[in-house]
Amino acid sequence: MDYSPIYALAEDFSFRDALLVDVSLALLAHLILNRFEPHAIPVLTVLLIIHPVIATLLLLSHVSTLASLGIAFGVYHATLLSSIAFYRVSPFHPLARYPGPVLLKLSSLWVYEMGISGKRHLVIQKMHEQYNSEVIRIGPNELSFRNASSISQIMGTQGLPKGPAYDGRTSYSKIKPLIAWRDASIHAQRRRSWTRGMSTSALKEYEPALAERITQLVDGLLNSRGETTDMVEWLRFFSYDFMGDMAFGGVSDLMRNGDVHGQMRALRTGIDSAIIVETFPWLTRYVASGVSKLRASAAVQARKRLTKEDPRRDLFYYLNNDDGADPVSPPISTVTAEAMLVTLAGSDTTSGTLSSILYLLMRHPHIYKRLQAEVDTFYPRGENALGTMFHVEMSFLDAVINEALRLYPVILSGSQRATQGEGKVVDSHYIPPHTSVRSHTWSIHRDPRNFYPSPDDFWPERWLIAENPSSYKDTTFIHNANAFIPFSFGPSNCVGKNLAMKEMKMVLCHLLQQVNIRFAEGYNPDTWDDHIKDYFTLEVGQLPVIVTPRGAMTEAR
Ligand code: HEM
Repeated sequence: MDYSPIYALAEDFSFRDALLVDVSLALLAHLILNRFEPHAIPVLTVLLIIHPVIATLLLLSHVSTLASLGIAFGVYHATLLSSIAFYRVSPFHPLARYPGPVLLKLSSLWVYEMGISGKRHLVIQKMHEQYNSEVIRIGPNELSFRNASSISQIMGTQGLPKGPAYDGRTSYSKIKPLIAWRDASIHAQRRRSWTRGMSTSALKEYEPALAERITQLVDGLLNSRGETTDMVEWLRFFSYDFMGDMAFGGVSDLMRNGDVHGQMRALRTGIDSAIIVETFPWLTRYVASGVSKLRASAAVQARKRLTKEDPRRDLFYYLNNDDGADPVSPPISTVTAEAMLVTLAGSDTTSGTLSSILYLLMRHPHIYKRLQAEVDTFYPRGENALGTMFHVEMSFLDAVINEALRLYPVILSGSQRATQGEGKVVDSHYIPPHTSVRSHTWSIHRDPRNFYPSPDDFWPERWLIAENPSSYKDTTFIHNANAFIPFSFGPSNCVGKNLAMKEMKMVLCHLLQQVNIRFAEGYNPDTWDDHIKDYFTLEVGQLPVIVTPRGAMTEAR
């Protein structure tokens, strides 16, 4: 190839001029990246490769080809990175007024490092305390709020749409499940069929399948014959099996067969990759996310269900508009997109919470005994504890579940929201355009300004006192119901809340009526918190237990 025209042009540029062009192009690239956040590969190719190639050509007449390449690319990318870094920590950045660690302001790599440790919830809580600030900067472009009053302003009807993390969760696909719709009006429209599928009458129809699975769970636990067994695994298998029954009329039997088809492994991979997807959502445009395998297998199950001749009234009956409530039925692709959401949102959340509840009960034997006594009052031995009619009267059961959800909320660091083209003021704090924000659930739930005394302790009694505050004489009592958001808040809150509560109550009543559970020998309950991880959803460790039939051995300790 004849390079002479290029050499001729390059000769007009001194070495210094060529470097100036290189630096200017890098600064221009920063401006473009900052203003438009482009993700298209051709644009990124121009900004990251073509620009320094231009500078390389201008340097060719001064140094060798290799040296030109090295100098041009080195100077270009060093300038670009320094410019980005300087801007992010400088007083010119729109989030400059908010305190936070320099490394988190500098780069998402440190945000990722904080997330992958699994301890993001604790780090953010500590940072709020350290900076003594209601609002802190937890990323180059993200804020965390710890005041309860932020909740409705950020997540309520007049709040903000979902943040960019939700795009990553579906790899920017145009066909999304309910949770991933960032557009509030599409989300509201899509939520209608979910709401029908979670109505009181629909839940009543799911009860027989639920009762069958709970019986299978308890029988399976009893079959362990006093040997150590992992309660977390049992509960994961149970909730996964039941979600399949409830949503698509039965697809798995993990409790009987174990994870032979690898569904649970795929689910865990999906959950473990949540942090990378959340921190670098744009990456999922180019690389398959950890949930893609799970998504594909859920879609296959969903499609099978949709072709059934005479399906029973499961959740898909409503999502597919088989009830004819909407004038137009959604395309099959839209319905199958919900399949993975059911699996992710419905199974691990419930099993994680049930695991926390059982851990806390075993840790606090007097509370365990009190709950078992309540169960015995409403469902004495010989009565069917899978009936739901007494749930409304079981105030201690409610208190135990709420208290566990307060201490171990499944979305520990809160759901991400984001401003778009316009900023927003939340409690006199200005959030600039294109900024992600969270109300930090973990900090809010454990804040003594919201729950006092003993905000870090398992004290179900507080929920009963809250109903009748004059019964508490000891010290100051604070119970801020608005600060309790285990099912999130506003138009995107958990649509499955009533199902989850029913499921957990049925499990606990049947389990506590039928069996005694204690920590297995050698298990150190102090390690429970060490294994809690914030991988967007709550990840718990193992819970080795001994299960014995009630009456056969000692009562719950
Ligand atoms: C203890 C159990 C559960 C807890 C603590 C829980 C909590 C939550 C939370 C905090 C959110 C908001 C997530 C976000 O904004 O990113 C959510 C959303 C959701 N949950 Fe649950 N959940 C539970 C069980 C269930 C169950 C059993 C289902 C049934 C399938 C379900 C279905 C959903 C769906 C579909 C959404 C998305 C709602 C929307 O975007 O409008 N959840 N859940």
